[in-house]
Amino acid sequence: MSLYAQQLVRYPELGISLDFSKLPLDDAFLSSMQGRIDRAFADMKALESGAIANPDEKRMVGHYWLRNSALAPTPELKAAIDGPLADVKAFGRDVLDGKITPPRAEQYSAALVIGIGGSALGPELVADAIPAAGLDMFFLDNTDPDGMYKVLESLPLEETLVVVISKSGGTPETRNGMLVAQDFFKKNGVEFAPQAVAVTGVGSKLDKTAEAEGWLKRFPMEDWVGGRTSVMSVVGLVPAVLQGVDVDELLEGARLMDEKTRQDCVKCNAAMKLALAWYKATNGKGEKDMVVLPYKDALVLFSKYLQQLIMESLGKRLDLDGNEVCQGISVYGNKGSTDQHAYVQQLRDGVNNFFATFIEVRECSADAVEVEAGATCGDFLQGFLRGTRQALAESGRSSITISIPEVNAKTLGMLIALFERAVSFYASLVNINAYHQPGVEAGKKAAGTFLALLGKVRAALGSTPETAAQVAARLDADQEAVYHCLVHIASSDSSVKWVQAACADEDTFCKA
Ligand SMILES: O=P(O)(O)OC[C@H]1O[C@](O)(CO)[C@@H](O)[C@@H]1O
Repeated sequence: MSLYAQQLVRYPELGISLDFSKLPLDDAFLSSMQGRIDRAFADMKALESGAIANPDEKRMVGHYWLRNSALAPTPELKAAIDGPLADVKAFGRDVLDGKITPPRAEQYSAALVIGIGGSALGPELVADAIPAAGLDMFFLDNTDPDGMYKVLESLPLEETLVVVISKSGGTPETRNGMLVAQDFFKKNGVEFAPQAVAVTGVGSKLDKTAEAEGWLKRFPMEDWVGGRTSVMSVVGLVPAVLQGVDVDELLEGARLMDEKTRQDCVKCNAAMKLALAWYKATNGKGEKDMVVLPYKDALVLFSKYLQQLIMESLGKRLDLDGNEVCQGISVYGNKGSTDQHAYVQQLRDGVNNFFATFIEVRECSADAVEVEAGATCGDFLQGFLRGTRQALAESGRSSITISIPEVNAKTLGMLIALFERAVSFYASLVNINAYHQPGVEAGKKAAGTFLALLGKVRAALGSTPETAAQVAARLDADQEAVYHCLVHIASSDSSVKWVQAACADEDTFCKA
């Protein structure tokens, strides 16, 4: 048997296959991993049965139930999936059919989604990957005011439904986006609340705001769904139905992949094999980066989506026994063959610190034009995929190739589920909690400290030119932090003067 055939996992009924021949998992390696594999299968069974799989936050991990609510461990949990799903679908239908209308226009034509991280990346991926005939989709996924106004100014405001998504309901970037959008609506004479929808945990700050202000609708989010695995919960489904995506297909794709990768047979379990390939490539310690190369424009956001799913899940300082392990796998990527003209040079010839994951989409539409005798654009795309993969292999670079027939809601559901389950398995293989994100809190806290200092520096700034050291001494604060506050204030307030000296320590700042 050829190495290709031997290292291929394929599910013909689903149309998906994974080729590990350029990162082969030989029997010796599989035997050496048997203990970890057994544990990973057992962990997954426990997780899907409702165990507290996120011990730090004492939470169940239920995203696999979202596409098959019969798996939910209690009738209450099942109802918490089926009820909102039916509600989301009815809401989407009513908006698209013009039964739910904006106060000052005949029908909604656009949706503005405000969220960040797991509360934006999934909806953005779906919006970009799946063409659909519903509302035009727009996103605010940051607290950059310039970015926000660029989007807000392009909206047909009276026909725009705003969907604010935050599991915690307290994420500052999302709150800021909401406040800026509210202000923009007001300044343009359009009422915000009747055109606004909240997707958030019950009783969160956002939930309370939406209730108090009488927003059009609130969808509850459950605490057993993590942000980065929430695309098949109300987080992803509300935007998707508004966009006109067939969410049943998305869920079905994921459900089918879950089913295939629930089997204990390693060689026929694509998600377990993917996790094992990550382990082999990175020595189980994240020693190599994962470069994601989808050869299809529609999947350009998939690398970004995987970056959060994988890095926020696997990037952990401690293992489950409390040992310092500093785990993770770095993920980056864009799309082929565009990357061929950007960083593939280094991949082929430079530092060998990565493994590639090619994603092939077999069907090629708009394929009619012969750009060269007997060859179409699609032939070229395939040629570049095969060529790059071969060239990398020849210089000792490993890769995995995942093939799907086309990009649609069902295959996207499959891909997402495949990687979600590989992340779950990999976390067990290396003994970490994939479902918390304690490291993100440190940056959030430090940002809060900086913002508090910024207020003090702003208030302390006088008309006499002072250096950062002088202001810091007056405030009993850190000089470098004060310097950055002063630069920020001077850069956004024309009445503050910043005189740059030869040495930054000697720069002065004052009110003009
Ligand atoms: O949905 P929320 O609570 O606004 O959180 C957004 C994102 O922020 C994080 O908590 C990290 O800061 C992600 O895990 C999450 O997807």
